Amino acid sequence: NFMCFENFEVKEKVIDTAGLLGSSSGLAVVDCSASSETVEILMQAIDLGCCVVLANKKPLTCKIDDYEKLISKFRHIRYESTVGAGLPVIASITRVLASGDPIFRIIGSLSGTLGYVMSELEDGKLFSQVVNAAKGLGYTEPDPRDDLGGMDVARKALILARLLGWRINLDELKVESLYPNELGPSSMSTEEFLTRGLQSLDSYMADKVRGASLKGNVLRYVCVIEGSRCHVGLQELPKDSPLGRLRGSDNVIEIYSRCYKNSPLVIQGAGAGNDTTAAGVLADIIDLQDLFL
Ligand SMILES: NC(=O)C1=CN([C@@H]2O[C@H](COP(=O)(O)OP(=O)(O)OC[C@H]3O[C@@H](n4cnc5c(N)ncnc54)[C@H](OP(=O)(O)O)[C@@H]3O)[C@@H](O)[C@H]2O)C=CC1
Ligand SMILES: N[C@@H](CC=O)C(=O)O
Repeated sequence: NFMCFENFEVKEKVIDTAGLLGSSSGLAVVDCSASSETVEILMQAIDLGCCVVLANKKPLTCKIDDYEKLISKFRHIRYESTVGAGLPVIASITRVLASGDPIFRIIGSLSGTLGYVMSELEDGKLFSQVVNAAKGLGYTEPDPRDDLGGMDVARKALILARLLGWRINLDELKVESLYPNELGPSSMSTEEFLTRGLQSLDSYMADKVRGASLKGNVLRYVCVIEGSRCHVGLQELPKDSPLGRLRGSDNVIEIYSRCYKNSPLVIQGAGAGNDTTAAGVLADIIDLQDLFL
């Protein structure tokens, strides 16, 4: 992991070590931060022969030209934990594509935080209470507004769309936020948002959940990648649909391709949390060993 990589001396140390050990030992640089500033140092590390493992989504959601540079040595970079934490989402999609089977639709619930929050709201709990609980359980981003604003899901959607070969940028995605601008990072700190800002949304969210429930529906934050559309937002879905049945921090992703046309390939399970995320990172590191046998 990096230790404050904005610091010039630390950057130099990482690059020196990468230069010394990169090509001879297959040194893996692991980025488990939530920073968008690491992309340059990761590209340098790869150029010096290192491998890169990411739990951090942000380097993969930089501008398309930098993204293409970052993944140009695609066998040297692994990022399974960026989507669905330890669930084998990237690996499965990569295998389907490698077999020549074109994927034409992906739909899923890809936020452990929003899945947990929505299912807890159905049980009558307060929005502010369940968002704070999700943070305590290790599901949220360091600033939970990344989750509630839809940007964390949008990043995952972009990572998947780019894996399918789409040359798009984050600002081309349609993203629905669950909080208004007045509660954004330019108006208040994360702490203020958690203690004060969130409470102002309690009754609005309770009404939304109640409105859906009266129609036999539940709310789920959904990601759709299809045709030329890639969008993420809240949807009202039947309680007994695959997405509607999700509980807690579970993610579900349905992948439609020529082989999985009528009955999609479905991946479901815990999609957030320290254990499963760390397991995904570890599996990536171990997987990279094959390059050096
Ligand atoms: N939690 C989860 O379920 C999942 C998380 N991820 C991803 O993993 C990453 C980490 O998430 P998570 O562990 O939950 O978050 P945490 O806040 O627990 O950890 C983030 C870590 O990164 C460090 N960090 C952040 N910015 C910098 C920086 N500029 N320089 C050095 N260190 C920095 C923080 O240090 P400090 O505390 O000192 O600020 C902290 O140790 C995120 O990118 C997240 O999207 C991916 C899948 C699932
Ligand atoms: N904050 C994310 C963590 C995993 O990417 C989530 O809630 O899904």
